[in-house]
Parts: sequence; C-alpha cells; structure tokens
Amino acid sequence: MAENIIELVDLTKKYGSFTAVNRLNLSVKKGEVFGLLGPNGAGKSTTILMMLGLTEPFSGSVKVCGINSTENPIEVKRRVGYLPEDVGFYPDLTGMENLKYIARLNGIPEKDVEARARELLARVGLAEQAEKKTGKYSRGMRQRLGLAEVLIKTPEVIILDEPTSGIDPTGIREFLELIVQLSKEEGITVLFSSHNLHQVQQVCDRVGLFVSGKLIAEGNIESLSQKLFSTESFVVEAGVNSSGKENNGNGLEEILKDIDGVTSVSQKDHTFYVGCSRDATADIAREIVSSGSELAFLRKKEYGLDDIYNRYFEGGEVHE
Ligand SMILES: Nc1ncnc2c1ncn2[C@@H]1O[C@H](COP(=O)(O)OP(=O)(O)OP(=O)(O)O)[C@@H](O)[C@H]1O
Repeated sequence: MAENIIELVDLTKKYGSFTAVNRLNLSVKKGEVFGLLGPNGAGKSTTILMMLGLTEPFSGSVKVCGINSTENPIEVKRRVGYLPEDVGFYPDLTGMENLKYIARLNGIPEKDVEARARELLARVGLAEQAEKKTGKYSRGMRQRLGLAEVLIKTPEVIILDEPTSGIDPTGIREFLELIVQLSKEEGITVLFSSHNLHQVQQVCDRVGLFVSGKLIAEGNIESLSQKLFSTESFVVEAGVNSSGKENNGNGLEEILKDIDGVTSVSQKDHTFYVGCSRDATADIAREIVSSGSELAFLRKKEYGLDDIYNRYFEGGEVHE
C-alpha cells in the first residue's frame, strides 16, 4: 500500500468566529493526482496555506512528506513546490534568466545552473521562448515558467492553486497534459485545487468535494457517483411501443423491477425510466423483448461529476 504523502487530521482554521476550514480529514498517497474541488470561498486556499505552513491551524494537524507543516515549515518548503494562481517574475529578464536566478536561490551549484534551467524550459515546452522577456509572456507561458520554477528543486509534491485561470483553452489542455505527464513519469504527487470540475475530472485520480470549509465527499469519480447517488448511479430510459404478452400476468413494470440492481421503475407515456445501482441496460433490453413488447429506443444516463457538482455546489450552497 502506497504511503500517505499528505495527511490532514481534523484540520480546522478560524478567522475570528468564522470557521474557514472545518475538521478536515484527508490523505493523499504518493504519486496520486488529487483534485480539491470546490466553489469560491470553500476554504481551498486556506487549506493549502496550512499545508505549506504559511498559516497556523486553529486545531488539528497537517503533515506533508511526513513532516508537520506547522512545526517545520522550512523542511516542508524544501520538498513541496507551490504554484499560486499568479506567479510573479522579473519582467525585464528572460525566461532563462528568471529560471537561473531561482536555481541559484535554491542552491543549485553554479556549474549546473545553465543546464538545469535549459532542461526544465524544454520540459515545460518553453525552449523556444527561453530568450524572450517574461514581461512579454502570455499567461499560459507564465504558468509554465512557474511550473519550471517549482520543478527546479525536484519536489516530491506539487501544490497547484487554480493554476489555469485566465489561460486559453489550448493552453489549459497543454498545461493539464503536462501535469499528468509529470505525475506519471516522475512519480510526483500533485494536489490540484480548482473550482473547474471539467479540469479536475480530466487530470485527477481522486477528487475531494469541498464546500463551506467541509469535505463532503471524496473518492474516484466512479466511487463518488456511487456514494452520492448510492441507490441509482444509472437511469435507463426505454421506449416501448406495444405491451406484449406479459409473463405470468406481471406487467412490464413489474418485470423490470425484478431485474437485479434495479431500484425504481416509473413510466410516462411509452417510456420507462429504470433506476439502477449497476449498468443493467442489457438485462432491461432482453426482458422487454422477451415480454413480447417492441423496443423503440434505449438510452442510458450515467451520473458524472457534472451531476454531482450541480447537486452539491449549485450557487455555492450545499444541497442535501
Ligand atoms: N485572512 C482572512 N481573514 C478573514 N477571512 C478569510 C481570510 N482568508 C480567507 N478568508 C475567508 O475564508 C473562506 C475561505 O477562503 P479561501 O480563500 O480558503 O477559499 P477558496 O476555496 O480558496 O476560494 P477561492 O477560490 O475564492 O480562493 C472565505 O469565506 C474567505 O472569505
């Protein structure tokens, strides 16, 4: 079993009487890409600041790479790369010059500085813009350079706080691909904080849904939809033209209800809506046909993160 590289236990942060993070329990394993998904004000940035040891918790504990972030923020900083929403560079220096400066600050031996900076610029797809001043970089390019800066110290964990805001769709796609590549090829653990569920869905192995300072659910997309829609992860819509001979006097509705995994059946005009805890599409089709009815169409709806997000986050409120 992989070790936990991030471990939050009952982590709480208060600003005066306001609780921004409320008894948060979370573990992230080595090599995972974990998505912290929640609307604005959910407490994501506050949680990240506590992980980095930049703000103290009210209660509970936070460990990153086995180190208590509150007690040893400098040790944590050595191992964790943090990319904020907007990274600042010296605008009159080129990408290469900015990166070399950061390399020196991080104690890279002078003889290795140039090669390391060049290697990282290539790694993040900026080799051709290396000699351009960063004041002329696009936002996407700045975020890539930010990533190169984060990678300079060969971190075990990268924490990204809303890293794609303001980047165009192509830039976002390329940036997200880069994140996945880094995680898979170099075994880096990534914590990706975002309010954009589509981005989180694209890159994350696991997701934590965060709202009003609380983690309301966590897991991979499949287990989340099962947890949140515990009895009905699928709804199969079946259009039926004529009611057939009907086994043992049971109507089609009764026949469908008897299928393993079917939790509800309702009918409107010629369409049956069959709620299932598993994908029972094939069994539903078979039963309709063998009952002698004519199957006009069959449509399966699987609940995704979209539905979960809408159900829980609409307007930033928790919907029970
Ligand atoms: N220094 C502070 N003093 C008082 N309240 C704060 C402070 N920092 C954050 N908050 C409040 O704590 C709550 C959580 O904020 P936080 O920035 O962690 O949320 P977030 O999920 O990162 O949202 P966003 O994506 O908008 O940054 C918000 O209601 C915010 O107003």
